[in-house]
Amino acid sequence: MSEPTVALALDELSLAQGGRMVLEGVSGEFPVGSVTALVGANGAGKSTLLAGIMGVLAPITGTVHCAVPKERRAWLPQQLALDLSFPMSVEELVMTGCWPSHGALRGYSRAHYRRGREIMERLGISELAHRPLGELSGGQRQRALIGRTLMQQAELLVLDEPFANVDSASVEVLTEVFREMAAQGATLVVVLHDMQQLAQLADRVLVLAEGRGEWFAPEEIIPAHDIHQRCLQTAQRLLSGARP
Ligand SMILES: Nc1ncnc2c1ncn2[C@@H]1O[C@H](COP(=O)(O)OP(=O)(O)OP(=O)(O)O)[C@@H](O)[C@H]1O
Repeated sequence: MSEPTVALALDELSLAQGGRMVLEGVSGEFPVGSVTALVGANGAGKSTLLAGIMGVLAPITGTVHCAVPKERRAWLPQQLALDLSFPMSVEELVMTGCWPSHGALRGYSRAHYRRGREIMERLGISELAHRPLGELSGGQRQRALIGRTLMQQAELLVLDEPFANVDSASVEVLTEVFREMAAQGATLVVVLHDMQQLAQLADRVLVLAEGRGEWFAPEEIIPAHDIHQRCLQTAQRLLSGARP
């Protein structure tokens, strides 16, 4: 049997929150190995769509079809939604990435630990291996959380504002790691607000506005010249519902 070329497909998906429709009739395909930026104003429904994609919010109408097995799907919510005060070290967190496929109660093998060390090395957090999560900066915490998804060998990675409260060095490392993951066949859906980060990371853009979803190529919303000013203007126009 041939490998699927589409990791995720939405067909006329409608989602509600608290009894109110948030998104109506959103459709589109997310090819294997693609990075989709999810863009929209506050309250446009980005987190709602991610919850729908991950199956924790049931559709009102329409369908979500995901070709990636459950144990290879990872969802990184907004940092604010995470309680990282429990006593766990960076290494312990990274190693929990084994749980979905290996089980939480079985011990880790030497090969698991070796992989965990390689991942921490790649993310530049080896020195922090034994540091409790509660003592990390925003960028360090985000690197550790991404380490967990690498350990999991995630094939679908859904990220809600992964660069919020993250220092520029961490943004650079994480952008490279995300691109590497995509090159190796992972499919990423990333909520982004910064157009420069979008330009560096995304292959395609799904804009949510007025409850609808519309697809764009990054170059449609990121003109090559005068990037900061033009991006902002174009994004604002898109979000107000007008085509470029
Ligand atoms: N648990 C909930 N109960 C009721 N309404 C909710 C709930 N969660 C979200 N909403 C509402 O659904 C709408 C979409 O919210 P959502 O969090 O998906 O937006 P967003 O685009 O992710 O926003 P932001 O950029 O601020 O994170 C908003 O009007 C929000 O108030």
